[in-house]
Amino acid sequence: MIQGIGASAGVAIGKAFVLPNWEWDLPETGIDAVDLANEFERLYEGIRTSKNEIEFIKNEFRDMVGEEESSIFDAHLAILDDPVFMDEIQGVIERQYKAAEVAVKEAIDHFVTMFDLLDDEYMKERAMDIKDVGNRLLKHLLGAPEITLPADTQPYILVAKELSPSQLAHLNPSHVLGIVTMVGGKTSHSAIMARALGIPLVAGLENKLKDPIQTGDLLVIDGDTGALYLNPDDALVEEYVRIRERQLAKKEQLELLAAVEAITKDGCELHLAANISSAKEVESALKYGANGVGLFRTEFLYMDRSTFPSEEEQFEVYRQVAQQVGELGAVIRTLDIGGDKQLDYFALPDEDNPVLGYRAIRISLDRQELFQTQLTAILRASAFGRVKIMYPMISSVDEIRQANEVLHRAMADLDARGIAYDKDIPVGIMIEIPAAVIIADLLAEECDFFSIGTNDLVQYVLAVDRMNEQIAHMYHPFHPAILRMLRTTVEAAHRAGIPVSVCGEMAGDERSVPIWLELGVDHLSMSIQSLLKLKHRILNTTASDAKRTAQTCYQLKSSVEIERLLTEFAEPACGNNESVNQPRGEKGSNAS
Ligand SMILES: C=C(OP(=O)(O)O)C(=O)O
Repeated sequence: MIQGIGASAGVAIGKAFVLPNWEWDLPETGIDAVDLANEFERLYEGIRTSKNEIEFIKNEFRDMVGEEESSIFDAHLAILDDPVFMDEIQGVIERQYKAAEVAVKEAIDHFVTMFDLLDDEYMKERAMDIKDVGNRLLKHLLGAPEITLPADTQPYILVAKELSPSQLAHLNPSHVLGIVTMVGGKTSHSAIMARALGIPLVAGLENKLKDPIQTGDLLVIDGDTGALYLNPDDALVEEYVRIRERQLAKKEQLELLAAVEAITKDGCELHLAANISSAKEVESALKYGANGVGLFRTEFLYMDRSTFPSEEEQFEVYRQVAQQVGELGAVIRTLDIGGDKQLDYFALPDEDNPVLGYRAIRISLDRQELFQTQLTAILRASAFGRVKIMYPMISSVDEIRQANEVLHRAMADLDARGIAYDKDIPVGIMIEIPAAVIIADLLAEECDFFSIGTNDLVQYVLAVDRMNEQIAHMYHPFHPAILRMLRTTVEAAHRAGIPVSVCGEMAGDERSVPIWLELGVDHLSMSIQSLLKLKHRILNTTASDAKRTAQTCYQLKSSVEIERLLTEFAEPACGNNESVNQPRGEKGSNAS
């Protein structure tokens, strides 16, 4: 057994197909000063072609796994626009009279070496992105063919030194049983993509193999534990066949839970909804048993294009969502750009602190014509299914009032045009800024519901940038301050008689279930992948025990202690008689 890093769960058993490394024959001769313009033109043409290709791959991948995972390719497009990367390439051409492909290769090597030297996993992974984009550019400059994967052979386990997101996007999941890479870890873009595709991945095997894996070798890999077996004996293969069968059976049983309500052993129900970023995702959300859409992140509608979407374009998308969810309902959040979400065509200012800057509702209230267009489109969709409007990043009562003024203008406009909409459309707000928690009682009087955005709330309460890997260990959803903020918000909402949901990552974390039960939150909205696992956890939980555990958490002083207690509660060490297939609480039952 060779121990690697389990980067995407599941067992795979099959023959290896070893992917050759990207190797380039670079021109050895330099260029003349007179060729400079030509060399730059070749470089720019290569960049244009590479960008088109990345856009194409991104769209294909988005259709396969959804909007969020495909945004990995935005990072690739950004590299081709990065002035530092481009200056490095242009500098080598201009000052050293080297051919464009040589300059690109030197720039790749320069940045990859620089990032690799940093003792930082995150930067090493970003080096992989630079290599991926750089190799694509090189391929176009050299007119080299793409390294392709066998499509017509038996399914195989793909083995590569490293696998770029572009290569992964081209994989046919029905041909690839699993993936083994020598470098990389859990946080690489390739690992994120493998998880989205449901392909087991063991990474980080460099220097651990005595002999390199050859095409045709028999492999067993375990993406949960990171184990790899090279040409194992029959007994081990049989054992892993059984493990794989058990995993598949568990997955199938989990899928049966789609039609079951999320009710604890002692009859407490939690309503689970889905977070989506495109209309296409509604189908799988409903397939996995979501009680509607608890958060539609509309910003993705504004990305991948060169102008703002028109009222008609937006209406078409919101209408599709509304019609599909019907009475289950969809919460449509108005535009939440800025911070880590940028629009190329909307020149957002360079800011010292973008996450504290011009973003979300602040932009909407500044650019009211854009905001009114979006609200009009959402209102029109409300005639086709139960729709709610949600404003992001609210920090004051005035912001709600100003946003509602724009909403009323949109309503008046629709009245004048004789277009139908839900005149009692519920209007809620995200609670994600500490000030909003502190004045939750005042805000609750101004709106119809709260949704707690724990991703941003944790960032703002703890002053820990949620995108910064270097301080990721400080990003603690189970910090006592967060638990207190959650309680303040839920109590304020309930005192005012309005429902409260949670829609950040924390909602779908199995360890949080005791907290939600104890606080009595009304809805949880989460990524589609989390729905069934969370439901399984709820079905196997006794609410009275969970509530006692949560109360103990509220007595503890340290995030580590709280997290440990919640983890122990979610994963009892032994003697657990959890069953996957719970017949209780079928939809339509009266359990409460
Ligand atoms: C759901 C949230 O919003 P975002 O889209 O910023 O993750 C959140 O902040 O928890």
